[in-house]
Amino acid sequence: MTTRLLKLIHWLNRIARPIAAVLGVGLLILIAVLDAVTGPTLALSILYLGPIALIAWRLERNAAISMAIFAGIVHALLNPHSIRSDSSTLIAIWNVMILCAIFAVFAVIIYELNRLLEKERDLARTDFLTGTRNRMAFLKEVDQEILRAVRHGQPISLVYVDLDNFKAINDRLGHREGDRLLLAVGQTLMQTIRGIDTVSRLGGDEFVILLPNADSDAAATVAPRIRQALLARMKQDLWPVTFSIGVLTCPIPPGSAEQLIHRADELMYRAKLQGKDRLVFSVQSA
Ligand SMILES: Nc1nc2c(ncn2[C@@H]2O[C@H](COP(=O)(O)OP(=O)(O)OP(=O)(O)O)[C@@H](O)[C@H]2O)c(=O)[nH]1
Repeated sequence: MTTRLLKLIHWLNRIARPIAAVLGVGLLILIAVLDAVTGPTLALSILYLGPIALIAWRLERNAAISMAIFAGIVHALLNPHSIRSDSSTLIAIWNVMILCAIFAVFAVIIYELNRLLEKERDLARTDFLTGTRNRMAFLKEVDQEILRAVRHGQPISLVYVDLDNFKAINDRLGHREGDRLLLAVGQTLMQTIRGIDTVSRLGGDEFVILLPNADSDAAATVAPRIRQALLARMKQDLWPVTFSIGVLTCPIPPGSAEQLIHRADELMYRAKLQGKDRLVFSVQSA
């Protein structure tokens, strides 16, 4: 049961919003036709919850409420016996409003439930200190990006950033200041990259940036820009920290995220050995 529910949620999350809207309206029309054909003999009001839930899951709150009200009115019009009051039109209107309100509350509950789950998913993907992707989520994304790059014959670049002499900040200014510095690095990286790039703190003072569809020329433009932005941010707070950066470009990506990261890590290490505070580039095929 739980697996089926998870599969349904997974499917719902994957369908595009316009398709969800068309599916929702189409389903509502289908149910309305069924409702009209069966007449008062068969109670079908519960079926209307399907399209309402679909719209509430994938679209905005207002669209969900509108859909709920629309479904309530359609159901009431097709089943006048269920709302008509011989004594007063006002009571009939009240009955329709109650049905619409029940549908609308259901829509809002489904909408909020999805938002809550989305927040939980985001938290599970995020590094608690810097707001960048955590290691697990990053590995998963890189694996997917590798598959995509191989399928489309596109290059992939990875920038591996390690802070120089960060330990001294912790030792001299305290762990809290060290945390503040790491947060500043994460935020600077996120502000510097393109929308399709991904930043992650792999752990400690090590960050990586995935540059999808970036060849060596693109990497040679982006990586120095990243370094300059980081150095400028350090200068702002007078933090005596520099950056050793490995920049790997793979015209044909290796088989896994771990391999890609390991190679970029080696380049970063080379930058450390060469005296820190520098970029080391390499182009490698799978
Ligand atoms: N404030 C803070 N410090 C951390 C965190 N995670 C790891 N560290 C510290 O980061 C430091 C990383 O150690 P090193 O890689 O030797 O630091 P480094 O001084 O930059 O050394 P080089 O890379 O050789 O320049 C250690 O002192 C860790 O305690 C964290 O979340 N917050």
